[in-house]
Amino acid sequence: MTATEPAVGLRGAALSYGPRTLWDGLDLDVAPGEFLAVLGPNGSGKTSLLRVLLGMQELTAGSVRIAGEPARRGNDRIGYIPQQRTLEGTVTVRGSDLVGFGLDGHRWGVGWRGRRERKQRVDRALRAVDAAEYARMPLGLLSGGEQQRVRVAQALVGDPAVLLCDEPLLSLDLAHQRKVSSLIARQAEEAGAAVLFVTHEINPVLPLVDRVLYLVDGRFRIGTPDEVMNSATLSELFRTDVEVARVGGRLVVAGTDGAESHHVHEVDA
Ligand SMILES: Nc1ncnc2c1ncn2[C@@H]1O[C@H](COP(=O)(O)OP(=O)(O)OP(=O)(O)O)[C@@H](O)[C@H]1O
Repeated sequence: MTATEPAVGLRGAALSYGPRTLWDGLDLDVAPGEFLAVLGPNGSGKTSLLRVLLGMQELTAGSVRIAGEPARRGNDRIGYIPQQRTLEGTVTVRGSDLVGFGLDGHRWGVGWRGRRERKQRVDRALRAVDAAEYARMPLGLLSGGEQQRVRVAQALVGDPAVLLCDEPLLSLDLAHQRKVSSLIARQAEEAGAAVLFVTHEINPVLPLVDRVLYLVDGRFRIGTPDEVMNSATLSELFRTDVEVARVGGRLVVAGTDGAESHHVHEVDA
């Protein structure tokens, strides 16, 4: 990747499932170090966008590049925090194993020195999310939020150039929401990662957000939070009257007929 190359580049990108178009004509460059919030109602195609970047889903039209190369599966430049799904109690993979998968494809697995360095990195990543004690525990025995912290460690352990986060704060308590948000922000600010952060609730990360991609029913808007998160733009996007107010530095969105009711459900009160 050169200095001028975007970390993520979509050109004329479209994704349809059968007759249903999730989005079309999407041109988006995400620069190294940029934090992009991806918003939109259920089913608007936010997770599908991340799957395209992961090389798990083909575009219907257009192109996608990651750090200057076509998107492909198993790209070790990408860290991915998937949408939370609680693992069954029968899952016996240990915390340190799951985090170690985040380094697969890297050179740390080779030789005793590599193995020692690999273990150090895994331990450091687990400590960063207060999950050191889960290193040897079967993941199925951990709570949803504890599992989530291990997934965050997995996504960050490989020092990714692109960090894809699918509702990463969902099951975390307030202290861990803050911790995980700041780890993600640090990966952007200090390591220059491009962050795509899918969320139903922008407020906990609003201070970190450079731009917003808002998807609604095949339409979308891209811009700074002020450019997108205002009554005129969201009313046009939702094709109904939407009121956006700033209250004490927080955004309150009303009038999207329940589709976006999450905006008034404050998780970071
Ligand atoms: N492989 C597939 N084949 C057909 N339809 C699919 C496929 N994957 C996703 N969809 C549909 O595409 C739509 C968008 O799904 P996606 O998971 O991207 O939405 P989302 O914006 O992430 O939603 P949510 O907020 O509920 O997580 C959904 O209606 C889903 O059923």
